[in-house]
Amino acid sequence: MIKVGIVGGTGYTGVELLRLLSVHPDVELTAITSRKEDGLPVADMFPSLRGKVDLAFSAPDKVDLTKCDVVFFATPHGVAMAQAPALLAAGVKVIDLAADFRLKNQETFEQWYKIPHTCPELLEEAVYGLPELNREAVKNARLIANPGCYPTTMQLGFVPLLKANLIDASALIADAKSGVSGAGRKAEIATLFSESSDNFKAYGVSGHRHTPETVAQLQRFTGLPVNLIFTPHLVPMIRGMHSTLYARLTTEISNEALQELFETTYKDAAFVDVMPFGSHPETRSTRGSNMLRLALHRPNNGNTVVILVVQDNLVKGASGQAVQCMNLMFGLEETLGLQQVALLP
Ligand SMILES: NC(=O)C1=CN([C@@H]2O[C@H](COP(=O)(O)OP(=O)(O)OC[C@H]3O[C@@H](n4cnc5c(N)ncnc54)[C@H](OP(=O)(O)O)[C@@H]3O)[C@@H](O)[C@H]2O)C=CC1
Ligand SMILES: CC(=O)N[C@@H](CCC(=O)OP(=O)(O)O)C(=O)O
Repeated sequence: MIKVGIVGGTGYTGVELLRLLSVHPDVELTAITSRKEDGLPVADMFPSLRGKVDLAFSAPDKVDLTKCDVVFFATPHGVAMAQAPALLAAGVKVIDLAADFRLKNQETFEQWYKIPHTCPELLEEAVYGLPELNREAVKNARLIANPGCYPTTMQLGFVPLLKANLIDASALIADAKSGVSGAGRKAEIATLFSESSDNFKAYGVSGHRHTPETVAQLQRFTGLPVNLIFTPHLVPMIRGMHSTLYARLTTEISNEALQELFETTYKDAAFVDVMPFGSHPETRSTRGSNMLRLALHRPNNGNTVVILVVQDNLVKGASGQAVQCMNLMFGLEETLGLQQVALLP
């Protein structure tokens, strides 16, 4: 059994990790931290976990995480970097759901996250946890930088076209929408029911931290100089993400060949569903599951390809992806504990 610790068990990605890991056949939950809920049985806070999780939350300073085989950080940016060096030195693998290790360039990190990086020496070693594009590196990793939710949709949508040199890498556009759980459980006025329900708005249009993350990774995965316009929106639903990606074709190619490119790229990817050409994937077809679904369109048979991508921001966009990485890091079947079918209606 893999001994698992979770730092930040009371948040949205924390409880999603608990939902997935509490029924994972090869996992033993050994420590779940909360600064505020020290001593409270986890199932008292989350009755959905009654009978599944017997542990109580522990204050972070009361648990010895070095006894774990792997520790997930479901915490705000800056928390994992303070503890990762000691855990790695003790032989514990680390999976950070925040952005501490996503950007290789320390300056870029500090510019976007407005905090100093306290262990830049680990940035090069950290492996970007997007298995579909980085599987071998994930298998051998000690330290995983789990991708942001929007960047997962953008990379899985754009990479096949970029790698095949079919599109103008300097003119990528992503128009993306997230459910409010993407902002986390911490109280924020924008995510209150009375502020976010029956409302729809863009945010971060002049610059969002997922742009540098996505651009850097697209460049790493394809070797091309990439330019991206990314506009996130907040939609009044709890879970779910819908990204509409636009790319300009630079080569003549049939719709059939485009479809085949995506089907071939993802033929071994259990969690990427390439839907029939011209489909309209819905966020609810991924709710609660680790599936990401995408579909290609070619409006007016012109030279713009539109890629529609949907996922559950808390599963493939965060905790499911993290468990997928854990499975690979421990030599398990990649899909273990992640076979949930989306919840409909
Ligand atoms: N929500 C989403 O869809 C996604 C989130 N992420 C990233 O995952 C991380 C967690 O997000 P999310 O679960 O939404 O956030 P939440 O705000 O819902 O939860 C944050 C958790 O971290 C704990 N925490 C806060 N500060 C500290 C600290 N200084 N030391 C230890 N624990 C702390 C909190 O618990 P307590 O206060 O009880 O200690 C809480 O359990 C973030 O970095 C986020 O950016 C990534 C992809 C998608
Ligand atoms: C709706 C909403 O607010 N979403 C978050 C993104 C969540 C995520 O993936 O963020 P991290 O990079 O922080 O891990 C945002 O735009 O800041």
